Amino acid sequence: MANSNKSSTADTALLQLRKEIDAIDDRILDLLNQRARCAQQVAEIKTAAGEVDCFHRPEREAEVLRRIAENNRGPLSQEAVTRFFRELMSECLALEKPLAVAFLGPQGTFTQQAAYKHFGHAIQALPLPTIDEIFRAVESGACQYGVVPVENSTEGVITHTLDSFLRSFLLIAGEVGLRIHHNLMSTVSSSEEIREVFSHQQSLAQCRGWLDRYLPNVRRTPVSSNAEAARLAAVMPNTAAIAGEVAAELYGLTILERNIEDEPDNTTRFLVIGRNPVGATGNDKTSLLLSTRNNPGALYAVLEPFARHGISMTKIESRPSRRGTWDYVFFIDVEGHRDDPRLAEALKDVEKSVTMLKILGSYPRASF
Ligand SMILES: C=C(O[C@@H]1C=C(C(=O)O)C=C[C@H]1O)C(=O)O
Repeated sequence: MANSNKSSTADTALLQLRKEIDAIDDRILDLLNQRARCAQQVAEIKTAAGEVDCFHRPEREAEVLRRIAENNRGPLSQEAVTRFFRELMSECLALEKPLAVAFLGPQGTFTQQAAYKHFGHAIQALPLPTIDEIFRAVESGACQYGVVPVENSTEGVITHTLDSFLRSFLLIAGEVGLRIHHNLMSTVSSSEEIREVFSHQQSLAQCRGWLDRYLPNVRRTPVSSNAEAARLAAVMPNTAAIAGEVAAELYGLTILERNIEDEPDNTTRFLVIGRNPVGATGNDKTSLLLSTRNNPGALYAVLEPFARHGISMTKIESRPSRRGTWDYVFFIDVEGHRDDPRLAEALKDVEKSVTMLKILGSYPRASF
């Protein structure tokens, strides 16, 4: 008797809460559409001002996300509210025209995951087989943006991406950080049946320790992407792939072992490339490409102005120039926007001591 009383009280409370939730959902729905109508009006104003190619404003979106994170009182996490609002902006923008975003394909790659994380899911995501083709698709205007991997916390820079900036006029419009989990996947059910394992060279390297230990006699074959590895493992008997979870789903493979990456906080950074400069948000980064002659103290002369103007450097990479006339090229990331007075002053001084300075872009820092 007591029990049934208790359960009927719980039932009433549940019913009441569900009613409340329905009422809240109706209000949210109204507000979502109200917001979408505002965004449509913004697009009308932009069209009237002659902007037809791209309504997307990375600096404005970063500001929206930052404001939301600042105002969030929980219990939802910052990451959760950021995800909601990212998707909301993505859908609002797509009402006009979905953004065309090229990524390193095929379907199921981490780069695709990074593209969705940055732009939301209401985009037209175009898989392309090489980094060069992504640059070309954005340069030609076939896509508004491209997403390419640039560095991994375990394995270092993806040199091909950096080298592409040497010859391209494209600008960096954003960055995305993604925690990378690798999984061993196959059509076979036991790892003893595996004779060969496919993956992108970077991923094989990121799982080297695990492979040495658990699959020491299995041949490792590098292929063009993790998704390609999954595709091959699905059709070739007694093989496996190392790839992300999405690839296993896409190609119908069974995950035999999860999280086999050697470094527990294995992260990859991706760059968003576009044709237009991005305005300042107050929390930006600037990427530079410069070359110096091979003189003693040449690099010191480059870096000194940053120190003098109090600019923090977050990365420096040197690469062969491939152009003969320059001995070295450096890829440097600093904090701040090129329009921030302090950074602008520092860049003016840097320019005096280099043989070439190209600002690859100022863009909002990745939020999560
Ligand atoms: C609405 C605008 O256009 C786009 C949509 C945004 C949004 O939904 O909040 C933000 C920036 C732009 O990408 C705008 O410029 O404010």
